[in-house]
Amino acid sequence: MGHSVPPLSDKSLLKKQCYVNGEWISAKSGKTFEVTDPATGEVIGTMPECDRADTEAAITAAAKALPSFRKTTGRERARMLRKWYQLMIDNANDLAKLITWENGKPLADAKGEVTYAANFFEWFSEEAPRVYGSTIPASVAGNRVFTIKEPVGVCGLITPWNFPAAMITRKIGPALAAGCTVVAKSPGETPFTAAALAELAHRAGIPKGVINFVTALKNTPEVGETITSSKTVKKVSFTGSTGVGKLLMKQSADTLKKLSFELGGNAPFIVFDDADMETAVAGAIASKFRSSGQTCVCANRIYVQSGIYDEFAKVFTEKVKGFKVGGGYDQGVTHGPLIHDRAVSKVESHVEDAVKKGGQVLIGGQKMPDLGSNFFQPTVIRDMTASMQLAHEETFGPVAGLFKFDTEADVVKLANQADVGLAGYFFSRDIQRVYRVAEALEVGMVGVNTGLISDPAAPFGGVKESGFGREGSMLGIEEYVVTKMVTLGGNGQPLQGSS
Ligand SMILES: NC(=O)c1ccc[n+]([C@@H]2O[C@H](COP(=O)([O-])OP(=O)(O)OC[C@H]3O[C@@H](n4cnc5c(N)ncnc54)[C@H](O)[C@@H]3O)[C@@H](O)[C@H]2O)c1
Ligand SMILES: O=CCCC(=O)O
Repeated sequence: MGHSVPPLSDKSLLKKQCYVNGEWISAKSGKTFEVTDPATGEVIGTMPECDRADTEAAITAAAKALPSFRKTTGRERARMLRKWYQLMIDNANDLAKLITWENGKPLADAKGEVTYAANFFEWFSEEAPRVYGSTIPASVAGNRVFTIKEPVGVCGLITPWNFPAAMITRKIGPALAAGCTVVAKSPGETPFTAAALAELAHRAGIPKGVINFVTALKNTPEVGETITSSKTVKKVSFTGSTGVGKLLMKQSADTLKKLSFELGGNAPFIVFDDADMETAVAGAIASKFRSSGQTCVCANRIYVQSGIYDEFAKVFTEKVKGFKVGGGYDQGVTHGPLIHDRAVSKVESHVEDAVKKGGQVLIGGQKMPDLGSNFFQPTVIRDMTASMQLAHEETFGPVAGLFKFDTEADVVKLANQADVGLAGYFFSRDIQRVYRVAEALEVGMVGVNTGLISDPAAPFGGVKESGFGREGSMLGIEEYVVTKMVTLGGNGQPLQGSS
């Protein structure tokens, strides 16, 4: 197989415990779970299987740290985040090795993720000193009204495995910038990257109790329930599937928490006859096959207008032929394994269903047992129809389904038929169509003539059952503050001494 794991330059970044109240600890029960390399199936190591008691201890630590941390100035918090950012950049190679090890993505992609992730700390270090309130002209004579923005309090953060670093920094960055303290539940599949981030936070001098990481695999629902039902936790931010998002929202209802949910997508990717073919194919490759199709903003339904459908299918398939699938550390590998066997089964079932209903496989379509049990060939299927599973469900894998359409009105209707609305993409050189279609798509983010839209400066989030709240950008910090209004009465008296 030729897959060997390069050693870390700084071995102390591989932590196998939770980080709570500034200390590395095991679960009180002593239980652990195994984390495996998705490329080889080999065990990387174990992590504590935290339960309710461990999670409550982390919440208590965050609550204890809150009163002094919220009093720090924005400028002080900016310096902490900046230091953490710099430590991520300084240790980027080791962080990337950890990401590849537990997530499987090729090392070059993992390095890209580290930069992307660190940039959220840089961005929010710049936002921290700029959390402005406002002064408001009162309706009542003699009153003066102003607002201040205060940290919401202890935050519970739950993130997925597909971006083991970036999904965490995108939440912790604004939380700390706002003056909140956090309990983060790192993904069971990829806890080591999170632990390395905690180690770097420690080195950056983030005060004890401000960030706390708990880990769990089997106990994940128990940890989630403890966070969502806690009266101490005032905010939950979750990135993951729509199903789990709905559950967490129900669990949070009794304590009426502030919530942000970045949930599943089913992105339409539309190529109009007037698109530049090369740009559209490059955009589709980038959007569909990023992280082997395992991102929430990956193109899921590729709609191509009838006049260029055959040509697009041909050029797109040629590009896919150039991919090299393999272990993430291996030279020249462009695409790694899927995260686990459940992901492979879902991909397989989408392909089988499409073929059964008349889809024609142009390339791929099979598992790759010679490489390992989690590998699946990058796949292109043409003649897709609305009755197929892939049309309704996010594949979250390397399968590109090509649908043919005739008119702009038809394709917008098809695109909007999904219950979810995270990202949508289209390619066109007609400026009026650009405005028309961008406005008509029921999604939170639109890529026009590009397949890559992720940027710490741009608001990330969805509509419909893709959730609510925005991450990154000038909006990200709003999710972690509450506005307090102050009315000061008895003003408007004449100056003392005036007659
Ligand atoms: N919108 C976004 O920004 C975004 C980003 C990444 C992934 N996703 C979505 O996530 C899905 C893929 O990831 P997944 O299969 O790991 O999702 P998932 O919802 O199963 O898991 C996501 C995270 O939630 C945790 N989790 C699972 N059940 C839980 C529970 N009962 N209580 C508390 N935590 C729980 C998991 O451990 C993991 O850390 C896709 O639908 C994808 O679109 C969305
Ligand atoms: O998978 C979800 C997040 C992807 C991104 O931030 O680009």
